[in-house]
Amino acid sequence: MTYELAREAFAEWGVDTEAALATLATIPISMHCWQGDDVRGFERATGTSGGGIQATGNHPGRARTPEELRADLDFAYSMIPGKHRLNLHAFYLDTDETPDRDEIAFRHFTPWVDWAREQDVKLDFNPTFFAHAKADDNLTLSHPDQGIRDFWIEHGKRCREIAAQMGAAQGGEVVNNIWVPDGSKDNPVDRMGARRRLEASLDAMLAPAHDKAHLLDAVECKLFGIGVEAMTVGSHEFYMGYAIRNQTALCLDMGHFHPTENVADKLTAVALSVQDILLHVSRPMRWDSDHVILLDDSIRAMAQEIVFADLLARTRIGLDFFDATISRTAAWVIGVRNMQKALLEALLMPHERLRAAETGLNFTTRLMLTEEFKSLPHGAVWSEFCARANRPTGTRLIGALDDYQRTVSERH
Ligand SMILES: C[C@H](O)[C@H](O)[C@@H](O)C(=O)CO
Ligand SMILES: [Mn+2]
Repeated sequence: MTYELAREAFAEWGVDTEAALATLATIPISMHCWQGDDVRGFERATGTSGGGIQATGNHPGRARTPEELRADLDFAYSMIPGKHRLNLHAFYLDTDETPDRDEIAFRHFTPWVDWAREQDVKLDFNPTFFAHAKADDNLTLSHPDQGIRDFWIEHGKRCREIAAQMGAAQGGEVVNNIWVPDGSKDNPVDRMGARRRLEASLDAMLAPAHDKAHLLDAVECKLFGIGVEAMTVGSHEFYMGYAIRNQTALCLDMGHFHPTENVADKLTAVALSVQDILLHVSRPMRWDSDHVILLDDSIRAMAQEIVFADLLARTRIGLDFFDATISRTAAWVIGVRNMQKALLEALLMPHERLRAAETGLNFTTRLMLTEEFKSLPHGAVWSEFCARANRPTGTRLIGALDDYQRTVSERH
């Protein structure tokens, strides 16, 4: 179907496709660097990610250097309509120096800052509290050893400085997301002690003031990870309270809850108490498996909540998945485009009509509307969005993804 016919089909329901396209063009997605190299980073250390997170698979083409990762990112962005962000982890530093985590500084990231400026991509940042000898106990900021806690507090402080400087360099906010793997494999007897230590370490880390226009701190909870099945110190309740008490952003990772929980439902519930929300959009298949996100009901529900609750300005949308069994560049492209498609579908819904049906307790109409809308030609509107941004769809997209994968598949 052509865009013109689609536009008319939506207009019959009072939906303005041009307004939806204009809004979609303003929504940046923060694409996570760690999909490109299976969460290994560039510290020249051997070993895997640790902290209970693990990419599985051995598809050819993993980026081995910052240059390769940037080339892969350039390609991925060239397949995605709109202007987006890059979510960079601290252990992706790009330098000839070999600083430890408590020694990193802005200068170790200048190639990324320069690249971001050239590509007109905005950066977000994350301290890396895993894949390090001082995290081998699966304890960092809550470690009983004060020396280890101090090491990680210093890492966190330095990351906040780096993020704030990135924000100043790019003339806007950088989200600095704090996730620590801390937890216990078997039932602990002193949960309170661990949580008090985590709180005190976070307080110390977050004490230095930075310009809010350049730095937004976020905290990310988790239910469990491999190796910390009995307790995660930074649970949802812990960080929900922490974010409210300290006015940080709260990160909701869709893989970090009980598998049957509806993470989209949490958005409005937490939005009453926290100002800023960060999403890690992910696909947990039975557990926090971080599969590439599909255009499925969970992603649609999330997009719908953001749009219907008018939370676009307060919600930063980041992605968090890593699949090493498929083309890593294709994984990015598929994931970001699926998030955009879900947002577009939400923007193309007849909001007022649906709200009126609900407020009038007319649940039959509400159900009729949501189900009829599934048959409207969203695909034609999406294709128009891609065409206006000079981005391919369908077989042209698949051809481009395959061609690029062929160019990187010789990497070992
Ligand atoms: C690499 C990320 O920081 C990590 O995936 C974190 O966000 C997470 O979700 C851990 O399970
Ligand atoms: Mn996450």
